[in-house]
Amino acid sequence: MSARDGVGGMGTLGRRPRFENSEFTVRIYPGSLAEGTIYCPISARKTTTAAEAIERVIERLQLDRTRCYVLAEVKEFGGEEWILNPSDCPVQRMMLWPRVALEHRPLSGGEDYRFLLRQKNLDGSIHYGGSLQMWLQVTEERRRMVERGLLPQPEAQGDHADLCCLPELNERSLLDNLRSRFRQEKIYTYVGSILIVINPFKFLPIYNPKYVKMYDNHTLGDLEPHIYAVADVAYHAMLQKERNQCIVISGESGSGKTQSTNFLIHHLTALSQKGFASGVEQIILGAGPVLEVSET
Ligand SMILES: Nc1ncnc2c1ncn2[C@@H]1O[C@H](COP(=O)(O)OP(=O)(O)OP(=O)(O)O)[C@@H](O)[C@H]1O
Repeated sequence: MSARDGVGGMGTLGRRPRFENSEFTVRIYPGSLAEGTIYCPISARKTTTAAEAIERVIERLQLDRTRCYVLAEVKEFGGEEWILNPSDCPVQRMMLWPRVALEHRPLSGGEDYRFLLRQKNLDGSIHYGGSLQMWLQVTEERRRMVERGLLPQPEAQGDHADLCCLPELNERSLLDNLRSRFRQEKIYTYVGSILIVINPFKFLPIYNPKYVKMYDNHTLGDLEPHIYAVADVAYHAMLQKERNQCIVISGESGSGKTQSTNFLIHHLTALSQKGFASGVEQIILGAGPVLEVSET
């Protein structure tokens, strides 16, 4: 983003009242919606809405007007995408970004602040473009080939996604299996329908919308163990049986219970809203600290 009315560089962004009438350049990345275009710069004011910004991108890139588009904000590479409401103002979101991001300088630790243009499907879900569709297809195809014996079982790599499948069950084989998986950044392992999580204490790019979609409506154990799979099973069991479901999270202090709860809630709200942005997730997460205080 850059101010274009001579107000100054990024260093003056803190003085907000002066920017009421300023024009900013917002970069919007269309991805596969406009092959060959890395980003589309558009002019916007503090009060320009996402709907108006999208309209300008459609105009500039001559996109198909019969489709419905949304803006998504990302803050880290491969991370979660926050869908903006049509009335949200992208410039106001950008004012919360760190200065280096506004100056388009490289960020550290996987951070990557930008706006993506996404297509919304008729059912309200977000269309993630050909690459994801293809990736899901390949994953599904590989699973079928493994089932038919045309490809080796993943266990051939030396670890078991479910400890119940260990050929020899003792403390050593169990810990070796968990260690071997953890070294491959596979922090989740099943024991039947129980999920073991080993806290990685670092960001892993396995909680983005691609994963939400991948684990949607799958039987537990079909795919690589994941907290989203547990949330998904509970969600669909609730719909089918029309009964409350309960997920018990236990572990010692600092093991990642709060973080896991956040991932569960994220997946559940994503499933129930199918890509619609809403404050429900934030409201539920906001209740967490209050509940924790009343527990202690
Ligand atoms: N899945 C994860 N991926 C990355 N980091 C994680 C994950 N789970 C936990 N962490 C890291 O571990 C830290 C501690 O996790 P968390 O606060 O969830 O633990 P807790 O079990 O709720 O602790 P307490 O019982 O003391 O409240 C987090 O701040 C985060 O940095």
